[in-house]
Amino acid sequence: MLDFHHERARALLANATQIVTPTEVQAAVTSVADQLNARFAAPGATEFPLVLGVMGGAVVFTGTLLPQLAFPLDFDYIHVSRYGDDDRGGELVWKVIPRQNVAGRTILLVDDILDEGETLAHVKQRLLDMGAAEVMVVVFADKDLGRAKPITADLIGLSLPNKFVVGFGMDVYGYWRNLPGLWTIRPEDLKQAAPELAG
Ligand SMILES: O=P(O)(O)OC[C@H]1O[C@H](OP(=O)(O)OP(=O)(O)O)[C@H](O)[C@@H]1O
Ligand code: HPA
Repeated sequence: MLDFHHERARALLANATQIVTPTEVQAAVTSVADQLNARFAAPGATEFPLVLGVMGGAVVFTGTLLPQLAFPLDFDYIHVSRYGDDDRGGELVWKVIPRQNVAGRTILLVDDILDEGETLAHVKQRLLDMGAAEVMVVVFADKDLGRAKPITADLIGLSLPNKFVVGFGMDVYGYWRNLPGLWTIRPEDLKQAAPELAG
């Protein structure tokens, strides 16, 4: 079974194309950090935001971003999944719900990718319903779908084409979150061969 996963992961990557280099990834994270520091680390700034990582995809972005933030902050995480081990979004499943510590706080909601926007729209609304004072949506990547989404990110590291992407926290069937750059998976290698991702 483990041999199967090893071989499948390698085969997916063998056919993949790198679209963003590790250097470009790091530059995008630094640009997000700079913009956050411009507000929260400005002279006289007194806010104490709660950084909330959306696990699991946000793990790499959050871990890279945090040491570049130059202001006092709190950190916590939530865990929600809409894709599971699939390449298409489905029903949103909560695995770890927000704690009551979100009430009254300025929240930096950090995720790897805003794709159709369903996940972050739902999470942001839940946080506001729980009494969050402000929810700032911070994503490493925003996928250009060419159509309106239910939410817009406040800060974006990179814009991506409408293709299935892996790396820097993003997975295909659970594989390759660990890649330091971003790669697109060939549409014909996706389980549900998706014509709209083929362009
Ligand atoms: O904008 P959307 O179309 O809703 O998709 C974006 C979400 O999809 C991914 O999570 P996924 O459900 O794959 O779980 P994961 O974080 O464990 O990878 C990603 O981390 C975002 O949270
Ligand atoms: O393109 C993607 N890749 C990996 N995970 C994702 N979750 C939403 N979109 C994507």
